[in-house]
Amino acid sequence: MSSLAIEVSGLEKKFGQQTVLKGIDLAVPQGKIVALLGPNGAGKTTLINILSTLVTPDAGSAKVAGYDVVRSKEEVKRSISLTGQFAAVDEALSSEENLRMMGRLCGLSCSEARLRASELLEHFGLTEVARKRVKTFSGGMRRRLDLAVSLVVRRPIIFLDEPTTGLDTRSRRALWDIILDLSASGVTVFLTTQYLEEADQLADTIAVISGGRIVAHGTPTEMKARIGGEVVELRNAQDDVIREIPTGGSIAEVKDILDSLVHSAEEGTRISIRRPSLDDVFLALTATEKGASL
Ligand SMILES: Nc1ncnc2c1ncn2[C@@H]1O[C@H](COP(=O)(O)OP(=O)(O)OP(=O)(O)O)[C@@H](O)[C@H]1O
Repeated sequence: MSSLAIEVSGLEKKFGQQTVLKGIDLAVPQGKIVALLGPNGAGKTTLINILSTLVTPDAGSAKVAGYDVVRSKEEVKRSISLTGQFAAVDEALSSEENLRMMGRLCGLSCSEARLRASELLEHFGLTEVARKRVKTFSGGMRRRLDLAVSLVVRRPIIFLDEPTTGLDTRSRRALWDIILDLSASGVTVFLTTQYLEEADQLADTIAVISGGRIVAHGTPTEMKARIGGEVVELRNAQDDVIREIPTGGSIAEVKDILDSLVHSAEEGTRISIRRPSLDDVFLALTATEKGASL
């Protein structure tokens, strides 16, 4: 494998008259976590589907683990794990049975499959519920199982399509720990998310897709630096944010804003000055897309 786990160049995809991807360029080094952010319908799942060989691109090229996703589908499939938004596990079976079944499907012997299932149940905190039917699981337990099932066979690259959508904060954090562990063990993680905080916490780099193109790619810190300096935040007496004023970050500019607020702000208004957040970056980068929302 080259030092790049994923290499995408000029990738295009149309569905009927709709051009979803208009020339995607992206490079992901081995062992890193990259988060793909974009408004609903921006093409995140389409890109994951192309990289995991489920959808064929119309133009451009993509290599995963050094293999071309069109010409070397089997090699790509053997190099990746994929956990989709709606991963397939059999709800009538227990988590242990699902894991053992997947192990057997992936070519493990009976005893290897049993051993791998018990390792994964332990690692994902599911040992106590190993014999319960999956249909009785909470959303968090179910997501952990989805991820465990996709890791039965160890692969160097894992694609996670919105791995924590709909989970509560505790379950989300538990999954983050697992994803960080995977990365620490050398696995490359390519994930899509609707949660900017998730990208901020997990990702080595963030790529923002908008209008069919990658409009920005960099570390969370670089992304925040792109949109400039501190934001002056105004809160009312109930501590609700009532206004956010972006600044260039210079003392003079912040002073001018504060001076003007001395006269115009309502009684009881409090101010704070904060670094720009990824929300600010995301909104600035995708602002041109009418109707787009996270
Ligand atoms: N198989 C398909 N046939 C026709 N149109 C499709 C197909 N797959 C995706 N699309 C369209 O392509 C666009 C991008 O969809 P995609 O699911 O890749 O976006 P997304 O960024 O993952 O969105 P979300 O955040 O809502 O999951 C959408 O307008 C969708 O309707």
